[in-house]
Amino acid sequence: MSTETAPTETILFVDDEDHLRLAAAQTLQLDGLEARCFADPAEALTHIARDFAGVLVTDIRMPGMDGQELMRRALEIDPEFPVILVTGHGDIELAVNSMRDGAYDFLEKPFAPARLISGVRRALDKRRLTMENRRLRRQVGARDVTESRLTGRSDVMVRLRERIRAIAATEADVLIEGATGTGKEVAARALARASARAKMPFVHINCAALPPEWIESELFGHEAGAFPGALRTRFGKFEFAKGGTIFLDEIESMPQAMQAKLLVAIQNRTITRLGSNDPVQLDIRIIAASKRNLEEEVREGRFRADLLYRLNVVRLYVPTLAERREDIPRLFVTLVGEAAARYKLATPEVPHHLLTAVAARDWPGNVRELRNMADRFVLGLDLDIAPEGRAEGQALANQIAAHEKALIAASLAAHGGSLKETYEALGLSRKTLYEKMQKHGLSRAQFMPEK
Ligand SMILES: Nc1ncnc2c1ncn2[C@@H]1O[C@H](COP(=O)(O)OP(=O)(O)OP(=O)(O)O)[C@@H](O)[C@H]1O
Repeated sequence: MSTETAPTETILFVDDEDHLRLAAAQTLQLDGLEARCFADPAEALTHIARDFAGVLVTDIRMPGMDGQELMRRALEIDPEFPVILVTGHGDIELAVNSMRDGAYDFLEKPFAPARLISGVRRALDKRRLTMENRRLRRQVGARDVTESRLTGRSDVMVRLRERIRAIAATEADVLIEGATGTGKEVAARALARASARAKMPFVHINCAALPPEWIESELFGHEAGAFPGALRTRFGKFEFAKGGTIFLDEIESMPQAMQAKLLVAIQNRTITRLGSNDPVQLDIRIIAASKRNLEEEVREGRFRADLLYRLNVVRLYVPTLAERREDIPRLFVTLVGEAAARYKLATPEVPHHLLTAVAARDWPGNVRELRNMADRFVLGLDLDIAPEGRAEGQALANQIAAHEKALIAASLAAHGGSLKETYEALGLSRKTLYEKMQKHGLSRAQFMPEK
């Protein structure tokens, strides 16, 4: 039996104007809601934790940390936390942008007490659902995506984790796309672990690694005597995945004849062992991954359109390191720590100039290549990482901008997100650093130490 008691649902209300705080507190309390009001956003932030049961209502325009920054910080602590932003009259564009950035709702000033209550009640309902979902997932042993190895604070990675979390709650089959070494398998495992199938098997099949003549028997199994050498009945990987998840890696390499059989298996949720006529019903979730664009493969006649159509229900894209350059310094430091643990060596400090070079370089092999580099660094091997020339024809300005972004990201990472230390180290004014961070979509929160 569960002994968990329901946590208190508290509304955190942030506004720098005293009379608005007072009015809101009265409105909420009269409606039987528990409200705590703050003039200082930083103070409100200290109350927000993962699994905090309440919601946040904050004014956007405040001196110091504004409402959007407060929201961003809150969503970093818990990406599903409902935030209601209070905007000035006519600030529709700001409100719409904020919704895109993850706000749950917005209230336009001046708002009627009833509007505040209904907005807050809806947000609390949503929060209750999230918490209930998390409790259920914990019961089945599921772990949250934020606990997986799918690290990275760039917008693209934050969004990827959000999508994985949302998709994990469904039973949909998923197609994961991304270049080599980006972490497609890590994403697939995170998805399975965050789903209700967490405690059931996760079966990984690399379609490119199987000889074409074995693939059917590997996937679907065979009966004794199905072919010369088949001495006894053997289960295939699909049957091992029963009740769980099957991960079809490098699906683009699946031979055409097998693609047709796979389509039938996915459509009917049944497999037939080689040499048998009896289909076996299976409850499995299918996650497929491809390094190549499957539409292109279909056009080239290498991949069946009907199979792509069937797999195409939910699509996830895992970005390359080039698309999330700002994650590289922190990721490298993490990988160095992991490598040191693996080799049972002390974790070496990563010198600043190395972080800068690592962040500025191209990584065509993505995280896998970066991981190899971390291994070499820990083992004291030659690193050979002078920044390489970029693809020819790329405008010089783009190269400069990319290097500038990488340099700033590396410096922010080296200084734990401290703006002062960063602008001093880079010899910039505070204003220039701030402008450049805005231009490159960098925020100091991305580089602050994990709590
Ligand atoms: N965000 C991450 N943080 C730490 N390590 C990661 C991350 N993403 C990937 N890795 C590591 O990088 C390596 C490559 O990841 P993975 O095998 O998932 O990539 P992939 O896209 O499936 O590669 P391939 O296309 O070659 O099959 C693995 O060692 C994995 O543990």
